[in-house]
Amino acid sequence: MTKQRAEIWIADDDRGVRFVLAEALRDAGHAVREFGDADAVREALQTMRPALLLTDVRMPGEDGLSLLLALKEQGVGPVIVMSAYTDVATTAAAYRAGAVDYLAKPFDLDQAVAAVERALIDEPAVSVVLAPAAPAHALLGESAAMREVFRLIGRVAASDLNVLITGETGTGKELVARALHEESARRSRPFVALNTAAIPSELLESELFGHEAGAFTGATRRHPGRFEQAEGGTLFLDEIGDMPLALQTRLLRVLAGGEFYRVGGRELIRGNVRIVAATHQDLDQRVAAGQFRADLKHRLDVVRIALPALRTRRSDIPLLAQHFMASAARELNLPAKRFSRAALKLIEQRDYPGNVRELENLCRRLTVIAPGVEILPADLADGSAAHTGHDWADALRDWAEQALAAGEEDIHGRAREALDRTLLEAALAAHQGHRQHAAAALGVGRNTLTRKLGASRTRKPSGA
Ligand SMILES: Nc1ncnc2c1ncn2[C@@H]1O[C@H](COP(=O)(O)OP(=O)(O)OP(=O)(O)O)[C@@H](O)[C@H]1O
Repeated sequence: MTKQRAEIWIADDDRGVRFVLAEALRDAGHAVREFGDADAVREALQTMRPALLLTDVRMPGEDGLSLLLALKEQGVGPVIVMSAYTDVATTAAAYRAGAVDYLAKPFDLDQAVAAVERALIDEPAVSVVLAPAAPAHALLGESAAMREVFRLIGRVAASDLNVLITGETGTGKELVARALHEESARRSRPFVALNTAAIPSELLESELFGHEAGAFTGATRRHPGRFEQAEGGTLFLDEIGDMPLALQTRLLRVLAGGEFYRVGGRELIRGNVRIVAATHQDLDQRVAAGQFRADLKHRLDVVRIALPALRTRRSDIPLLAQHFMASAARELNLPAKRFSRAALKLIEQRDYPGNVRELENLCRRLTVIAPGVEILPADLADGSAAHTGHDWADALRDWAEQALAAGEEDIHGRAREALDRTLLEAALAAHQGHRQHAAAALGVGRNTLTRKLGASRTRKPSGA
């Protein structure tokens, strides 16, 4: 008796998706059957079993999630979930329930075929997707790079593996750490965050491991450290790259043995804490430079999630900006504003050294200062001046602090002169020395410009 070769089933209401996927799988030598909805799958299940099911999540009638629950009861598997909804909650729920893979639509056909073949070889247990819960962390993004991040979060959240999150400042490292926690079985236990760089190194040890009363001057009472506070949950160690070497050694011992003492304590404490660490630094480089222990890095860097800078995924900007405008309005109790098309184009072109946090702050600022309900390109010019102003204000503050400390005179006069001169020079340069245009561009009268120019010229030699 020849055994009939088991088929791969595709359930999707989108005929186009079914068609191209089925073609690709047939080209790769598989037998394929297509279904337009869950009912058709259920009916077929009464007489046969697939080698594997690829299912969409949202379909008319019964959705893919509830279909999967039914399949679990019948012991059918493996199942690969395909969805355009790539939020962390859905992805994580799929993996948590045992889905063998999650294909974010639109997907690459080669990738889909590879996923099917992997799943067939592994022959894993039945996979199921539960209905997605509302995500508390609200990580947004539609770019391919962020979809990959969501997939990775979903895949590792349920495990107890240590995760190292890398990425520039403001790329969402803490949000990812929270998502890992929320999507894990530890979610009902505490999520405790500690910014290693923000705490003086002499306090860091007791902050992490706690201390007994009298352990050091000022320690009047026993104090539980973050490790104890996070018991059963997740400890997020931010800016791990800045941790002093001595403490790295201590942390390594705790991670290796799962036990620690409070500062000044004798009682050995056993902890069950998942560590998620983050850094904006190149940890490999710090290891090479002898500033970070290689063995600690290996312990922390079991799974690495690298967050892309916002300027490398500009397609996420409109989505994030609209979200931040809405939340800023709610938070500040102001009417919601929206971007004109031209303004949206402009904000997509910016570079955002501060990444998502910078975009979020820009949206808050615009909610407060933009005059109309619609944000226009001119409003962004203001926003950007206010923003870049922040950088030179910092430099100015440094300068003023030094001048004040040195007891210098006429600090205000000299600063004003430098300010006027810089603006004038920049404006004249931008307008080929045309005074009237330069004055208009600066928003001052021509007379004011001439006067300042004169003052600046005459005072310049003595000031320099
Ligand atoms: N993908 C995202 N979707 C929605 N909000 C985001 C996203 N990424 C970052 N944010 C928001 O941007 C801000 C900065 O994020 P977060 O604090 O997680 O960054 P970080 O990488 O930990 O920064 P730092 O390295 O400076 O500590 C937060 O308000 C966060 O909510």
